[in-house]
Amino acid sequence: MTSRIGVMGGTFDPIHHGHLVAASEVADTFALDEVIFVPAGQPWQKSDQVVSAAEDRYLMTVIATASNPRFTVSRVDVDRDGPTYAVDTLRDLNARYGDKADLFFITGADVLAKILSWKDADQLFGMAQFIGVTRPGFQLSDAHLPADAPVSLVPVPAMAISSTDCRNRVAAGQPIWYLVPDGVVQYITKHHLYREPMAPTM
Ligand SMILES: Nc1ncnc2c1ncn2[C@@H]1O[C@H](COP(=O)(O)OP(=O)(O)OP(=O)(O)O)[C@@H](O)[C@H]1O
Ligand SMILES: O=C(O)c1ccc[n+]([C@@H]2O[C@H](COP(=O)([O-])O)[C@@H](O)[C@H]2O)c1
Repeated sequence: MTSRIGVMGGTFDPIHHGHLVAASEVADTFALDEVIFVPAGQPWQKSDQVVSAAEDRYLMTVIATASNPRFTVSRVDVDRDGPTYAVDTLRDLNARYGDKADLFFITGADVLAKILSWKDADQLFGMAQFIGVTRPGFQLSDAHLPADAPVSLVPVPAMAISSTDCRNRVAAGQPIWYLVPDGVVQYITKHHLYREPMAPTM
C-alpha cells in the first residue's frame, strides 16, 4: 500500500508550536501516515541573517517531535553540503521511498508566496503535492501560482508565533515557555542559544 507522507521543511531556529500545529492539522486533514520534519542545512534565502548550527536546529526538532508517533525527523538536508534546495530534498526522499509513498510538501503562506523563486521551481510540482497552510499576517492568495499547480490551501489554527520572535525574546530575557515545547526551552537554555550575537555560519 502507498504511504502518504508529509514533508515539513524549515530552518527551525528554533522549532515552535506554529510548526507543530500546522503539521498536525495537515496530517489530520490529509490522512497522512507520517510527517517528516526536514531541518534545512543552509537556508540560502536567509543568507542575510545569522542561522544557528544545523546540529542544534536538528536536535531541537528531534526533541520537539519525539512525543508524536506520526512525526519523524530527517537529516537529508542537514547532511548535504551547500545551499538547501527543496528540489534536492524531494529528489532524495523520492529516491528513498520510490513508488511506496506519495509526498506532500507543507509550507506556510509566506513561504508558498516565494516558491517560484526556488531552484528548479518548474520541476517541483512534479515531485510532490504542495500544501500551503494559513499563517497570521500572511495571505495564501499572495502566492501567484500557475492555475494547474498541484497546491492545496489548508486553514490551520492561527498561531502568531515566529522563530524570529522567539530568538528576540530570548535575547531580551523574555520567556518563550508555551511558544516552543518545554524540551526546546531547556535545550536553548542549556546551550546558551540566542543570548548574544552569533557569528554567521554560512
Ligand atoms: N506560525 C506559523 N503558522 C503556520 N506556518 C508556519 C508558522 N511558522 C512557520 N511556518 C511555516 O513553517 C515553515 C518553516 O518555517 P521557519 O522554520 O522558517 O520558521 P519561521 O518562524 O518563519 O522563522 P523565521 O522567523 O526565522 O523566519 C515555513 O513553511 C513557514 O511558512
Ligand atoms: O529550493 C529552494 O530554492 C528553497 C528556497 C527557500 C526555501 N526552501 C525550503 O522551504 C522550506 C522553508 O524554508 P525557510 O527558509 O522558510 O525556513 C525549507 O524546506 C527550505 O528548504 C527551498
